[in-house]
Parts: sequence; structure tokens; C-alpha cells
Amino acid sequence: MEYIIIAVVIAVALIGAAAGLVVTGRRRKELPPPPAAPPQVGAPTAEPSGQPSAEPSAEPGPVVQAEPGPVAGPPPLDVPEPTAGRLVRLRSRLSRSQNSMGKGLLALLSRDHLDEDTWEEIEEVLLVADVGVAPTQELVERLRARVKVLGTRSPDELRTLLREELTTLVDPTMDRTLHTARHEDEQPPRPAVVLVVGVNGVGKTTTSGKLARVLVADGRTVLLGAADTFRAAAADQLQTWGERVGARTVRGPEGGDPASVAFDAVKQGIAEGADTVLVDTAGRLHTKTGLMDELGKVKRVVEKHGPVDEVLLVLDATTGQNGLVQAKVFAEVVDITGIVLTKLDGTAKGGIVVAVQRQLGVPVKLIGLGEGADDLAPFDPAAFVDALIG
Ligand SMILES: Nc1nc2c(ncn2[C@@H]2O[C@H](COP(=O)(O)OP(=O)(O)OP(=O)(O)O)[C@@H](O)[C@H]2O)c(=O)[nH]1
Repeated sequence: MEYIIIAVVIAVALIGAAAGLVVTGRRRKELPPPPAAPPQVGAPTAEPSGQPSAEPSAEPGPVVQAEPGPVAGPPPLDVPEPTAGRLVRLRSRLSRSQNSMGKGLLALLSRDHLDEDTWEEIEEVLLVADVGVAPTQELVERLRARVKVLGTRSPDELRTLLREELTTLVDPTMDRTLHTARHEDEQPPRPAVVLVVGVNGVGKTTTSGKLARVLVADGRTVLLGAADTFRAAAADQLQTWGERVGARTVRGPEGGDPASVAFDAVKQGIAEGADTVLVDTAGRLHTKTGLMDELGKVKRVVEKHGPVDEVLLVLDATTGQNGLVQAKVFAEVVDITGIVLTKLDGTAKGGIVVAVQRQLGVPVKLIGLGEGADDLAPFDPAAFVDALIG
């Protein structure tokens, strides 16, 4: 009897142990996965894309009390693409202008009989591409004269002819140097100062960010001035661009005085020994002061430190004649030293390069060919015309 009782107790104990294992096993499966590693302070949230965003990428989550651990270093800096050859790399972005202007002109010039109607069509192609009336007439006159002399016209001859005449129109003799080198000869040495001006929406802040990358790629140390105080997001945007290449941004309060931010930026640039101070100015204002008065003031105030080296006017190539009107107004207030034509990738009106240079007598120095971080190219007439005629 005793044996039976002992056997029953052992059996019950064994069954109980087995059941326990099963339950534990089930519980294990039901447990949530182990917590992920705590987020690292300062770690980049995503691969930087062409357009840095100042907006947070997600809703803020619960506050995580991270264990004290090794301090995360700053995110690695971008290495911007070299500036030489950028236009050649981006030539396909001019395909709209290439198709309607370059190919259109070549097709018309290849006709067996170049009668009056054909010359009128050639004129129309140039006008539609925003080349402007006077430059169009000049080009057509020269083409007519040279085609007459040429006699037979092979496709290669026509291409060469058109390349030469368009290049003359774009004017390779203009000095397109960006003056961004520090003034070592002055006491104390002073950074070059570049003002970026233009109305809102033309791509001014984006261009300032891209230009900082151009300068860094060319070996300059850059300090940014966020004098567009209308939108805090504009200053955030500029700062994000700068951080990616190690350029600090001097900012003021939202709605603050743009001239004072610009002045401070240059002052700090002198103190830090920067090569170039790049100031993004306002395209809109909080105050009732006219934009142009304010811009004149920014320039005057900055010039207390010394002359401004570059005033770059940013124009949106897709706005055509409107852009030309803006250009004229800006030129009356500040001496524009160079033009940046943005969004040339989004238009068939590549001829605006010619029109705007003629209007202001100022060279196009840079062109925007996309939203990518390095889609801003130094303007090179020969490479531009080559891209247009394929
Ligand atoms: N496709 C294309 N888009 C561009 C180019 N340059 C700028 N953009 C876009 O144009 C838009 C406006 O650019 P912003 O730099 O914010 O314009 P902004 O002139 O500073 O405008 P505000 O800050 O409102 O004064 C952005 O979506 C840019 O990505 C370009 O060359 N090509």
C-alpha cells in the first residue's frame, strides 16, 4: 500500500512538472521581444536626401531615460561633389530645353529650302525659349548670312554653326568667377561676403545651402547668415544644409532685423577666420518696410565691415518674363554681381540665360538643375550650349 501511495505521489509530481514546463514554454513565446537598443543621442535619423527637411520626421515619442553610455559623436559630414564638370554630369536635366530649342533649331536648319517661313519658325523657336527679341534677331541674321556662304549643309556643319552662334549669344567673354576668397591683405583678414537675394519661392534658401556645398567642395570654410527672418523654418532649413557640411549658421529671432543678423554673421566670420560668409536674405518681411529698402539696408549695414564681394540674384527660370521684371527691380537697389538661375531642369525655356544677362549686363554664374544637394552647377557657356544641342 505504501508503495502504491509513493508511486502515485511521484506520478503526480512528474505530471505537474511536465505541465509547468509547457506553461513556461508558452509564456516565453508570449513575451514581447527584448527592448531595442536605446536611441543614440545625435544619431542621424535617416540618410540625408537632396532636400534637407527642418521638420521632425515623426510624432514625438515617450521620453526615454537612456542609461549613461558612450557619448555619440556628431553625424559624419557630407563630402560634396567637386564643382568642376557638374554641368556636364547634369546635362540631361536640360532635356526639355534640348528637345524644344536645340533639336527644334537643328531640324529647321536641316530643311532643303530655308525660305522666309522657315526663318520665321526659327525665330519663333528662339522666342518661345525666352531668348528675347533682340538676341533672337541677331542670331537669325548671323545664321542666315553664314548658311548662305556655306552652300551645302551637312548635319555636322549645321551643328557646329549653331553651337558657335549660340555660344556667342551666351557670351563666353563674361567673367563668371565667384569672388569667395578671404581678404588676406586686410587687417584683420576679412572673409569674402556673399549676399543671396531674390523673392520668396525662387529657391533662395535651397540655393544658399547648395552654394555652401559648392564653396566647401572648393575648399572654403563657410559661415552662414540666416537673414531671412520671416520664416523660422527658413533659418532651420539653412542650418540643416550647413550642418551637413560643417558650416555654422548665425541666426536671429524670428521676425528680427535681417540687417542685424547679416552684420553679426560677418562679425563672427571675421572673428572665426572664415573664408566666406554667405548671407541668405529675406524675400518677404514682417514689417511694412519695402523689401527693397530693407535689402539696401542689409547691404549698407554689412558694408560697415567692408565691401560686399558678391550679390547673387536668384531667379526661377520657369517664371520667364516675370523673372526679368524682378531682376530689374533688384538691380536698381543693389549692384548685382551674378545671377543664379534655378529650376532650369523644369523648363523648356533655356534661352532665359541669354535674356537675363542682356537685361542686366550681369553674368549667370550658377544654374540650378534639380532638387538634389549637388544639383547646382557653375555656369559654363560651352557646356551649356553643348547640352542644348545634344
Ligand atoms: N527642380 C528644382 N527645384 C528647385 C531648384 N532650386 C530650388 N528648388 C525647389 O524650389 C522650392 C523652393 O525653394 P526655397 O529655397 O524654399 O525657396 P525660397 O526662395 O528660399 O523661399 P522662401 O524661404 O519661402 O523665401 C524647393 O522645393 C526647392 O527644392 C532647382 O534647381 N530645380
